[in-house]
Amino acid sequence: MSKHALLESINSPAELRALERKQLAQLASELRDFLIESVSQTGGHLSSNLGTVELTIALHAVFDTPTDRLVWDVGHQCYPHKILTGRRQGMEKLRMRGGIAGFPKRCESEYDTFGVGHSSTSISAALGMAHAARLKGEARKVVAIIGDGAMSAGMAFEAMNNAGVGDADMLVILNDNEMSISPPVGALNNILTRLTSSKTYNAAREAGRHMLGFAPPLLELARRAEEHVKGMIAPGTLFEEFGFHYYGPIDGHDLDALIPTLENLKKLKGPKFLHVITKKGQGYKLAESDPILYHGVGKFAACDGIQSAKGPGKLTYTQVFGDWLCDMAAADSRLIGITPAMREGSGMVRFANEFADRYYDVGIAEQHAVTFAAGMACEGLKPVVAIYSTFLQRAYDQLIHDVALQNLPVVFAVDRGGLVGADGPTHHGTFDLSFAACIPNLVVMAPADEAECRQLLSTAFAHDGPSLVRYPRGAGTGVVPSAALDTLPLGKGEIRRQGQGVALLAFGSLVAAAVAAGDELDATVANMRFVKPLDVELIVELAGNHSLLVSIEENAVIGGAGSEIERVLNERGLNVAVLRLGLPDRFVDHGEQGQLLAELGLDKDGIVRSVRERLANS
Ligand SMILES: Cc1ncc(C[n+]2csc(CCOP(=O)(O)OP(=O)(O)O)c2C)c(N)n1
Ligand SMILES: CC(=O)[C@@H](O)[C@H](O)COP(=O)(O)O
Ligand SMILES: [Mg+2]
Repeated sequence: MSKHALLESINSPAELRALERKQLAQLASELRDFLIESVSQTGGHLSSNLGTVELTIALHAVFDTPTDRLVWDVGHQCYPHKILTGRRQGMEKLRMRGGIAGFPKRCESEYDTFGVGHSSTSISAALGMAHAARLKGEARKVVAIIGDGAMSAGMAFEAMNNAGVGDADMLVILNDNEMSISPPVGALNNILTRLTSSKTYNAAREAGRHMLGFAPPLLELARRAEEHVKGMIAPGTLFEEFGFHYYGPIDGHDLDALIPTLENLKKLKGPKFLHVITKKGQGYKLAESDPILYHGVGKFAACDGIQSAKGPGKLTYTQVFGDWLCDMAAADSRLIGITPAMREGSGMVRFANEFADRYYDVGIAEQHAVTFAAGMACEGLKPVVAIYSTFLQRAYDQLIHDVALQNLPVVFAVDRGGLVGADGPTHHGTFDLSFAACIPNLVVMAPADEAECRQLLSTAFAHDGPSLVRYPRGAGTGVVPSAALDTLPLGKGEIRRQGQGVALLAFGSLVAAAVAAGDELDATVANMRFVKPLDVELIVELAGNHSLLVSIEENAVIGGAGSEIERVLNERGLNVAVLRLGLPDRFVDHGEQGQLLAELGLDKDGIVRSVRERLANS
């Protein structure tokens, strides 16, 4: 008999709700075991999912999903939810091309009520659903499940501020595991720690254990749970001040606490807030002891855990940035390093250790990170904001209004530029060249390889105004950067290959593919380096001695670098044929980076094919 026999009998929450209560502990055990096994084979997010096993079972046991709505925040912790809602088999192709997504996705399942991936949206979306139900006269419950990290973002407070004054019937569950990806930061964390370590919680845990020592009839249990919960109200909590009825904290791994509590809260009207305490990595010792390492994992052997890479592989762009940041900080005491809760992902662990007094993790607060940097720049410091392209979208007005408009010397080290792969459309950095190129004063750079990445970061740091360097997830060509902090001339590209007839004008991560295509086409290849200011002199020169210019960028074609090339040619009345290659006007699904680029014709063969088709049709 399969070791997951009970789990394998559950293909919908209705089937879960048909189980006897005493079977749910077994279900949790099998689900956790299956999770570890499955994610170790596919990679993905692990420690946060291990923390939501019991919570997810309790939610689907108590609420009539999908009629009642569950809105997950970030959604990286939704694998138990996906497994219990008919996608257990789908987990073998998790985040792979054609497989299920790593985050809730409306088109994937009726149980995925809201598409997420960027944090702190769940309370807003759930509030919208709650008001919609009220306005439409539909009797449904709406629950937002948000982590303590995600709770630190301003959008969560915007939503609470709005929810707290209305009579919307919604439940916010704070999944507090005292972790973001890194250890949590900020005053909210201190508030939560006080709530968690208060006598209230510890007494409740004791009472909970005592109360449930025997198994009284369910109704008695529910009554006592209500008393139990009510007795735990910690008056004056932050959430009460926002107009929510605060309950908890309760043990988020104890089904005998979760289920009666949720049953009771389900009956109460208005905005409610339940604080549950979970452990990130729960039930897998390796993840419990290192929830950061097991936050996002590649494939690994579950019995041995993640093994450190053997020998030095190619440097990733992230590592190039991290090394440059430390070297530049050593050379210039004005440098400040700022991250919105992505210390590990942005390569800042070493900087945080070696330059602790100049390192700021501001929490999941991209808007604040940018304007915080602007304030520092006003005072003569040189802040470097390390931020994923996709998360910079969250701070677009701050980039324009607080930094560029005032022409402040802030460096944006924009990682994950272009297609990121498994995380898919919520995380692809496909718009930054478009949304940055139109901003006055902002210098926009895209290095061709790791060595140039270091040089352009130094160029950005030396620039007396706002600048942005965007580079892709993962490793590049393997070129080893020098140890120098030399810069490159602003707005100057270079010819990488001299050919004839066709000129390929490539930006950043696609220069290597362009050179390979140029070899096959005998085309000229330019590494443009700067999207703004463009190397106009080079463009005019190439237009003068080639019949076709081809722009190539791992960015949306609309409004991208290619559009800028066409604008420059048009303004000068240069009528040379232009072909623009880049990402299409649609969201690109998840899959392996190289596979996606090939499908989109942005690898060597795709570029050759597009050029030949254009020449054949001209
Ligand atoms: C706007 C935004 N910024 C950053 C991230 C990256 N990110 C993903 S999960 C995470 C930490 C979330 O912490 P928490 O909400 O406590 O969830 P946990 O991982 O602890 O379950 C961060 C910073 C994101 N998804 N969205
Ligand atoms: C869920 C989330 O937003 C992060 O964990 C993100 O998946 C990290 O991406 P990288 O793996 O590219 O660092
Ligand atoms: Mg957390």
